[in-house]
Amino acid sequence: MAETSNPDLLYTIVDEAPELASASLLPIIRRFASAADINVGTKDISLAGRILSAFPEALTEAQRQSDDLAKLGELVKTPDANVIKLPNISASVPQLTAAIEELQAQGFALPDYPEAPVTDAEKAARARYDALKGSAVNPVLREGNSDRRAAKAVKNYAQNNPHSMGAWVADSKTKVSSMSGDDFYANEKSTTVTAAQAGDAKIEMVAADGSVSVLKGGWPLDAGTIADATFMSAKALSAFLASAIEDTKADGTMFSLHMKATMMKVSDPIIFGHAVKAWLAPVFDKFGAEMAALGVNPNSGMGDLLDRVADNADIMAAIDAVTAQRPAMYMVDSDKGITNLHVPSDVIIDASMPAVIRAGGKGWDADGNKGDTNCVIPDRCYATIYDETINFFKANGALDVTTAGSVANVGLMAQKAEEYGSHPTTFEAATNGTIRVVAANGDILLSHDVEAGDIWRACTAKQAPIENWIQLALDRQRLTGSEAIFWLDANRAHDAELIKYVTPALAASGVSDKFQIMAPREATAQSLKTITAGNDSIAITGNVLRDYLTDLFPILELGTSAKMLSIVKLMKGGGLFETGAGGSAPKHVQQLVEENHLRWDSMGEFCALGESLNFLADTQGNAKAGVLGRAAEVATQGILDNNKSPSRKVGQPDNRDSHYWFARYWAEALTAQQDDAELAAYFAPIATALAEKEADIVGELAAVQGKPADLGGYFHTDAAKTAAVMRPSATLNAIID
Ligand SMILES: NC(=O)C1=CN([C@@H]2O[C@H](COP(=O)(O)OP(=O)(O)OC[C@H]3O[C@@H](n4cnc5c(N)ncnc54)[C@H](OP(=O)(O)O)[C@@H]3O)[C@@H](O)[C@H]2O)C=CC1
Ligand SMILES: O=C(O)CCC(=O)C(=O)O
Ligand SMILES: [Mg+2]
Repeated sequence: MAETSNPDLLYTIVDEAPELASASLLPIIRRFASAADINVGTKDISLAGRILSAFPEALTEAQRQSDDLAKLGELVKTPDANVIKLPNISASVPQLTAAIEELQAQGFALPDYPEAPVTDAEKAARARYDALKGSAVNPVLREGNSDRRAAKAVKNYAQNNPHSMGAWVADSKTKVSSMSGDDFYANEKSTTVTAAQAGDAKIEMVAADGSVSVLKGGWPLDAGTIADATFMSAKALSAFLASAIEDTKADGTMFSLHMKATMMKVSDPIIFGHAVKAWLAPVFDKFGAEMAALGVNPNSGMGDLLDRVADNADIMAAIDAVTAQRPAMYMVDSDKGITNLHVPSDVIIDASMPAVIRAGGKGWDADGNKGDTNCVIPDRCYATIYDETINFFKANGALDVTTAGSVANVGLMAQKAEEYGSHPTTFEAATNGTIRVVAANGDILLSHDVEAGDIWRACTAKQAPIENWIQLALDRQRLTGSEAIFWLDANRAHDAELIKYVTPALAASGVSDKFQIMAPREATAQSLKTITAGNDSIAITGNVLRDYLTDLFPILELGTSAKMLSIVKLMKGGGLFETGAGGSAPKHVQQLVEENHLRWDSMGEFCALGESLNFLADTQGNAKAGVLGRAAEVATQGILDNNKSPSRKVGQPDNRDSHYWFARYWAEALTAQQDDAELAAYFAPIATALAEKEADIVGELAAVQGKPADLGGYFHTDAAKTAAVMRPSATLNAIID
C-alpha cells in the first residue's frame, strides 16, 4: 500500500484475519476519506514487518523496511496522533520462528532464530528477535488509559439477536484450580516511591554466598510511582500442577491450562513449560538429558517437543505410555491433534476462559467430545473472577442475553502499567538468594528470598497515569450514571497502594458515594447481579483485568469482543482507536485459505473509524471529517439493523460482503445528510452505482467462495494475491477505484 504524505490518520498494517479484512476495507476508507481531503496513511506493525525492520543489514536495499512501530511509538506521545489500531500477533517462539522461516523462504536472508546463542553474532540476533516476541506492540502504543464498552446500537442488536449460549447446570464439574500459596498473589509487596527515593533504581540478586549481581540497573522510578515485586515458587508451582493433573483425573474432567504467554512473555511461558514438564513428568525424569540434547524447550510447548523427539522411538513410546495414564486433555483442535499444551499462544486466557464459560463450561477432548473441564490458572491474583463467574452461572444458569445489562471497562493501562509492563524486570532465579529492589538513594524498596527457578517480577504504575485513570472513571460515571466499581483488593499489596490514590481523589471530587471499591471476586458477583437485573456497571480496573474483562463480558453479552468500542485517550491529547477487544483470529485465515470464506467481523473497525473521523473533526477543525464520521456511524447502524455482518459458514455472505454494505450505507448516509452539500453531491452517484449494481457485486463476491484461496504467504502475504482474493468483485472495484 502506498504511503501518503502527511497523513491525517494512520491505519495499521497487521497480521492474519484483520489484515486480510483491511485489503478489502482500506481502499473503501481511502476513497471516501479523500472526498474530505483526509489522507489515510499506513504503518506496518505486523510481525513480518517488524522482523524485516530489525535486520536491515541482512536485506537488500529494496527489501528493507522502516521501523514503523518506533515511529508510531513517538507519534502517540504527541497531540497529533490519530491512529486506528487493529489487532496484531503477539508472537510466541513457535510463531516467531515460523514467520522467520517463511520470510527466509521468500528470499529474505534473515538469520535463523538462535535457540542456544553462543557467538556474539548469535547473541545479537537473539536479542533483536527477542525484542519482537510477545506483546511488543500494544504496550508501546498505549500511551493512554483504556475506555472499552459496547456502543448502544451494538448492545441493542445483541439483545434483539441473541447469540447461542451453552446451558449451565448446577452439577457441572467445570471449575477453576489455583495454587493455595507461594504464588504471585501471596508474595506480593508494594510501595509508593518517595521523592527521596526517586531516580534510577536497580534490581540485585544477592546469592547465598553473599555475592551480589545486578539483574537490572537504571530502572527509573519517579516519585509517586507504585512499585511492586513478587515471585512464584517453582517448587510450589510444580507440586500444584502435579496435583491438578491427578485431581482432574479423579474428577473425570479435562485438563486445561489458561495463561497469557503473549502479554506476560517472560513469566507465563515459564509457567507453561512447568505444565508441559508436569504432564510428561516420567518422560522428563527418564529422558531429560536426551531431550535437552535434541533441543527440547518445554516452554515452547508440546508441539515443538513432539517434532524434536519424533525420531526417537523410546521417547515416543514413553510419551504414549504417560498419555494413556493422564486425564483427558482439553483440545484446541481435536481434528488436527492440537492440544492445550501444544503452543503457548494457542490458549490465551482472556479469550479462552470466556469461550469455555459461554459454552456452559464445556471444552472438547481428543475425540471431539464435549465435556467439563478443570481450568488451571495457577496464580490467584485474577483467577478468582473466573471462579466466581462459574459459580454464579452454576447457581443461576447462563446469562439471558436478551435482557442482560452491560459491563463497560475503564482500565489503567498507560505507560506499561502494572504486570503488563513487567517483561524487562522478570527473572527466573538462577540460584537461591535474595532478589531486591534498591532505590537511587540506597533504600531497599522491596526484597524477597527466592530459590533457584522461582519466577520473580517487578512492575510499576506511574502517578500521572493513575490520576488520569481515576479522572476517566469519574467522567464515564458522570456521563452514564451507571454503577461504578473499582476492582481493587484491599488485601493485596499493590491494590492497597492504589486505593491510597483512589479514595482521596473520589472525596476531593465529592463523588465517594457514586463509587464502590471491591475485591475482584466480590466485584464479579456484584457486576453479574447487576447485569442480570438488566442494569449497567462500569468496571474500573488495573491493566490485567482490563484485558480479561473486556473479553469476558462482551463474549457473554455480545457473543464476541470484536464489536467493542475500544478507545485509548492518549495522555498527550492524541487518539488511539483500537478495533474491538480481541485478537487476530488465526482460525479465520485457515478457513479462508481452505474455502475462501472470511468470517472476520469488521464491526470493530467500523466503530473505530467513526470515532477516529469524529476525533479528526474536533482536533483539526475539519467539518467534512465530522460529516464522514457521523455517516460512518449511520452505516454501522445499517449493518446491524439489516443483519449484514459476516456469517460463519462458507457459501453465505462474508467479511467482503459486509464491506460492500458498509460502503453502500456510508455513501447513502453521505448523500442524505444536509450538513455538506458538496459531499452529498460527490457521494450521490457512488450511492446510486452501489445500489444499482447490488446483484452483480453480491454475485461476484459469492462466486469465489468454496475453493481454496492463495495468499502467497501467511505472515508475509503477497499484496497482489491478497488483493485479488479480498477484492474479487470487478464491479465493486470499478466503483471504489
Ligand atoms: N489487540 C491485540 O493486538 C490483540 C492481539 N492478540 C493476538 O491475536 C492472536 C490470536 O489470539 P486469540 O487469543 O486466539 O484471540 P482471538 O480474539 O484472535 O480469537 C478468539 C476467537 O474470537 C473470535 N473473534 C475474534 N475477533 C473476531 C472478529 N473480529 N470477528 C469474528 N470473530 C472474532 C473468533 O472466534 P471464532 O473462531 O469462533 O469465529 C476467534 O477464533 C494472538 O497472536 C494474540 O497474541 C490477542 C488479543 C488482542
Ligand atoms: O497485546 C497483547 O498481546 C494482547 C492485548 C489484549 O489481549 C488486549 O488488549 O485485550
Ligand atoms: Mg485481550
